[in-house]
Amino acid sequence: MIEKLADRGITTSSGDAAVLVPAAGAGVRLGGDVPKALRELRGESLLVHAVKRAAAAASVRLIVVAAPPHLVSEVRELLTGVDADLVVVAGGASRQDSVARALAVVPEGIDIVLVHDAARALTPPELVDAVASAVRAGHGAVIPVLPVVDTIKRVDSNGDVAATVDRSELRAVQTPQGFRREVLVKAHAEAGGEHTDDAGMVERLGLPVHCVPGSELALKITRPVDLIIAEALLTAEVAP
Ligand SMILES: Nc1ccn([C@@H]2O[C@H](COP(=O)(O)OP(=O)(O)OP(=O)(O)O)[C@@H](O)[C@H]2O)c(=O)n1
Ligand SMILES: C[C@](O)(CO)[C@H](O)COP(=O)(O)O
Repeated sequence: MIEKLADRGITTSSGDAAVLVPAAGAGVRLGGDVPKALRELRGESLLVHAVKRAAAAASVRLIVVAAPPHLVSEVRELLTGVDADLVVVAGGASRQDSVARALAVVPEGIDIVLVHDAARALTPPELVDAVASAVRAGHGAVIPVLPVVDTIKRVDSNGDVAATVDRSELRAVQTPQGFRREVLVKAHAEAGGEHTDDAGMVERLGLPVHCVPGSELALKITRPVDLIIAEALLTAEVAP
């Protein structure tokens, strides 16, 4: 595990990617006694599941985890067995903050940066590589998306339907989201405001964001039912 990048002089080759893993959230919607990234699925934390799968992607050179600030040492310990170059930093008060803190330690020489929720624990390495490849192919910002399967309505503050939205134009957005490093750095420096994903910050700057097909296995474990679904996917050996 790499503790201090500046002291280590990591060697990189063109096309290598770093994956930033924001994992500092509380997991209020999931509940439980520990932050969500440390909740277990089949005896392993969601964070270890996510990091192992990201590390298995051929394009990944470095993983930076943003941990809950009071648990940085515990998270380092938890990740000791993962075969990857890894850095753990203290996360921030929001996801965006946690990503910014992780981005700040990515060494020069890594031109592609992916941002990937620890909560998307079962994301296949192939999706990580597909996003990195699309960035390598020339897109400044790339997001994996799925079609929306429910009918979507806009509802007003009284609970009344204001409109039915044309879902053919809608997509559910996942992670990893991939960026040319300079695009992500600029977005974090200049977009302002709070955003629920990194691509939103790039959009705010008026820059293009390209979509690639997502994966149902990259579901975000958010509510208790999602943990049950993830367990079932592992049992059925559908997830890697
Ligand atoms: N201050 C924060 C908040 C969120 N995250 C991370 O961002 C990812 C996506 O967030 P989400 O799934 O919404 O997690 P939580 O914020 O923990 O969930 P909740 O809103 O239910 O508390 C998670 O891996 C989470 O750990 C983070 O690194 N730092
Ligand atoms: C980044 C993300 O996973 C893309 O769908 C999502 O926006 C995170 O949202 P949350 O507000 O942290 O749940």
